[in-house]
Amino acid sequence: MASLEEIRHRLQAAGQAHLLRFWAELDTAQRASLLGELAVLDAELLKEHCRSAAEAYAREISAPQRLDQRLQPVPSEFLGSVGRSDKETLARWEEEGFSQISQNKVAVLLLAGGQGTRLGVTYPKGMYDVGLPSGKTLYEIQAQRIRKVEQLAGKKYATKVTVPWYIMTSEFTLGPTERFFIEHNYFNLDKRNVVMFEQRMLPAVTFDGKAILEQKGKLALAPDGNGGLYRALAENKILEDMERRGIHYIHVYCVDNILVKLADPVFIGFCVCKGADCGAKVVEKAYPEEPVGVVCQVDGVYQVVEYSEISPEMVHKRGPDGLLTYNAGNICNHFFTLNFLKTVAHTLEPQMKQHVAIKKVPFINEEGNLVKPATPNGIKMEKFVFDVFQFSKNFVVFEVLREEEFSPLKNADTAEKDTPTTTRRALLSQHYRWALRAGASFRDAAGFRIPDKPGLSETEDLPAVCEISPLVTYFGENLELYLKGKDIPSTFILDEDQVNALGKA
Ligand SMILES: CC(=O)N[C@H]1[C@@H](OP(=O)(O)OP(=O)(O)OC[C@H]2O[C@@H](n3ccc(=O)[nH]c3=O)[C@H](O)[C@@H]2O)O[C@H](CO)[C@@H](O)[C@@H]1O
Repeated sequence: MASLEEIRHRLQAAGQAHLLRFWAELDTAQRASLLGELAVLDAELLKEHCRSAAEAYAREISAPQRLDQRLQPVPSEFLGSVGRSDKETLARWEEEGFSQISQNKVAVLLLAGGQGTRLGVTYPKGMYDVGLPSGKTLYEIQAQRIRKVEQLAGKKYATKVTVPWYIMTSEFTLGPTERFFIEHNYFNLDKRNVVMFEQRMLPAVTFDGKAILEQKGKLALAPDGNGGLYRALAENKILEDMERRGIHYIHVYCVDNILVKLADPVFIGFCVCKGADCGAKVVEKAYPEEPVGVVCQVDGVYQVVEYSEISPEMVHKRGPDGLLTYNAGNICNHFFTLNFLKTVAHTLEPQMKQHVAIKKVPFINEEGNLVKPATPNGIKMEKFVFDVFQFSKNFVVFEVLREEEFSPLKNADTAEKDTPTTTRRALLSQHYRWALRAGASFRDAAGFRIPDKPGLSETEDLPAVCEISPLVTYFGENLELYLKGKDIPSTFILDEDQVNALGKA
């Protein structure tokens, strides 16, 4: 590791000498830890990072960008849709997806480096239990969906199937995520097929371009955004690991959507059939102002545009069919070929846009006291995972049904939307619909039949509580085998044990 003198010299050259201001007060362990943090920061890059953060901030406050004149919606020939496709087409895409999965060519990649600040927990979001009857966490649900899709593909093609699970973590989430997986025996997945790696951390910077100390011997660091993925894939040799396993297609997704279909055969099949190198799953926006990014074209190039970047007129604009013109809500579910990821990670990544987040960053002041600022004082720079759409040679968009595939956990229960309550309800109402469709009927505690309500509105109470394990069904298939003509109590958990019991009844 570089010596103190070398590092002091480098920091001076980068205009960041203040980072060693409290050196004399640090004990041996604190000194070693600070030197460790500073040693991995290249001085030139640090200088450049601080300069561009300050510049980007100045641009942001002087002229917020409006993209109105440069926007175009996704052309219909590049837009596939579950809702608007016939059964045969959907079956063909699904078959293609299963075929690729059965050849062990498909991997899933979870973005799990975020801090879950809005949810207000100190541990990784994937460890959250939204209060399902089974008590399953998001990680457990995801692991079981992987096992199920492997089983389904394996059964169809009479072969042994592996869908490797790559998990991108950050300094905040790696340790607890690893421990959680070990404690839960990797949810019965083969641990050799669960590959965790870490994204980089970047210093938070003041408005005049100085890296911030959050303790006398510690920089304020934050993960470099979910677009840090591409750098992390190269730095951690993940692309080589994929290559070695014969992976061709990667389904990348974010941690908090309780309805996520891992390695979704329909989505994979659609993208493969279209010859896409890059694809995005979207849902119709629920209402014009919904705070989701929208997939569209800017100056002819695909990108996700945030709600704040377009005017209210554009947000509300509708086509002749009455639908919102900019309607393709990004749900952070992406398809990439391995070749595309290689090109991005090895060549194009430096061209990705840097986004500026202006935050309240606790800091150590001149006198050495910790200050928790009441107003924003710092800049965090992030890259976004979708900012690679511009590099795609054949980009496609796939629209799915929100009630079946998208219910994210973003906020604590004090908020109205995207909370533990709304995600739990979304999953349980899906399972209730599946159970009715399979021919089950529900009884209350006194044994009375509960009337069926197949078309529930978002606010109505669920008539019955039914949770179905992903190990029993991936997306509602084959449930007639266990539920047709059955009277089941509310609350009911259909898991593998229950399936055996019903089978024997
Ligand atoms: C940049 C991005 O993708 N934005 C999308 C994200 O917004 P949103 O603002 O919800 O994005 P989050 O900050 O929650 O991050 C999404 C995912 O990226 C992970 N993460 C985040 C930061 C980081 O440094 N490392 C990391 O791995 C998180 O753990 C999470 O799994 O999901 C919404 C739908 O739910 C979409 O409408 C947004 O367009």
